[in-house]
Amino acid sequence: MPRSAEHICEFAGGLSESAGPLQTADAQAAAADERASANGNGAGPASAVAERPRTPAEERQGFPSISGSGGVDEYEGIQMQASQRTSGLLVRVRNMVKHFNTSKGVFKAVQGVDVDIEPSSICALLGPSGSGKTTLLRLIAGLEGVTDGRIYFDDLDATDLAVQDRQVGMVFQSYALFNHKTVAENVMFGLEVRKLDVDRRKRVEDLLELVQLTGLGDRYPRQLSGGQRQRVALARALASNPKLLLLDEPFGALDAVVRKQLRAGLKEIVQTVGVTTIIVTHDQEEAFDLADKVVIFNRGFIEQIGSPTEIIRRPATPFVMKFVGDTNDVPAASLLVRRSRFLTSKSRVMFRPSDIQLFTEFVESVDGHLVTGATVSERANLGWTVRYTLRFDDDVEVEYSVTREQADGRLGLDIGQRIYLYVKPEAMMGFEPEDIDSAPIL
Ligand SMILES: Nc1ncnc2c1ncn2[C@@H]1O[C@H](COP(=O)(O)OP(=O)(O)OP(=O)(O)O)[C@@H](O)[C@H]1O
Repeated sequence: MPRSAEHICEFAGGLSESAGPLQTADAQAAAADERASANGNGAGPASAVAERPRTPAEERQGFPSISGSGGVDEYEGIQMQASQRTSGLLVRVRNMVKHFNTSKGVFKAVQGVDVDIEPSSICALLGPSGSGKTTLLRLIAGLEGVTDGRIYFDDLDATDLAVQDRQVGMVFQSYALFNHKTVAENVMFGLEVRKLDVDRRKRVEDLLELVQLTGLGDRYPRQLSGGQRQRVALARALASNPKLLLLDEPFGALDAVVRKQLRAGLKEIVQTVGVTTIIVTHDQEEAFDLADKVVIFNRGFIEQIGSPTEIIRRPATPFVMKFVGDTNDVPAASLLVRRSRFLTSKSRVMFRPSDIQLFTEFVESVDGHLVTGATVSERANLGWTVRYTLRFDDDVEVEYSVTREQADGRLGLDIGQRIYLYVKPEAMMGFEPEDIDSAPIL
């Protein structure tokens, strides 16, 4: 294998978590690390870096806090070098299909997906486990071959392009850094993948500055916190000036505080660099905070594509309604639905708890729709919120949440208390249980 191809393979494999031919290269990289450690070479040329246990504060360190509170050092914004800016790709996925042959038959992981990701935007792929998010990301990266469909990068049909020709940077959940290489060498490795004509030392310095790790180039990955290691992985992925950045649960292994810090840093970096970014995440808050466009997957299909606001305010399908945010789910024949005059041919109806209007005094109707009486049957104290269970006279129950402050004040309800509810019909959505099924399709 020519040296450059071997490097590409090692690079892609080193960043790949899942099974397949690339895993061999991943295993090789891990074995190389182990050999280096066993030979006492782990510290490498920069072994002068003092090794000491990291403090809890360092362990938690993500990006320095923007507000300056809680972070280790002050966030000073990103000093961008012109050479670090790129023009992101327009990514168009057309009728994408991916089937896997398994011992149980053909598994339909992606079933005819169309999506456009605008240049320099951030797109989040969100959905339940096994819905096809990572498979689509790997198809775009070229780590999987398509069963059917096309992928375009700007006007180029990239469907059959080799991984190394796609100008794609990748960061996965497991850090996949080379433990026997220093931070700077790890970032440099990203540069070697594509033979760019640049001052490499300067470029590495710039990238470390970009991810706020200036001065840590001589350290080894084991001397960094989890958040810092992911920042190295990000710098390495950006080293070759990719036009597309693919992130698969990049913060999945980190705690909530570090995740939030990294998220803020990532958003600023990718917007500043201008790289088109696709991120797979389980974390809805992360998706809605980061992304210009959110794609909701279920069972290999796309349920909805939209801005975070569109997805939250106008869920297109019962699945999205249920998946994003809290819902109450009641029979279509229940008292509440009938009195609200919501008409549906479906057997069940859902609505958001936040769409409940609650009265503690008797009210006959709101906007011409009858109000429904119920009794407070349970109270659950959930930290900052209090969740009440309200039971109608037909024994159908719904949940209603208020802040702890509200529950202790004006909106405090007693168990057994009679209350009156109204939900406007426009806030209701009819559905069948199979509409919200997320079991993968074999
Ligand atoms: N190489 C493979 N062979 C067989 N089945 C596969 C293969 N890769 C993925 N799958 C299956 O395809 C489905 C989609 O997987 P994928 O990893 O894309 O889901 P996901 O939405 O990213 O899930 P998660 O959030 O759990 O990572 C899963 O049920 C998975 O088991």
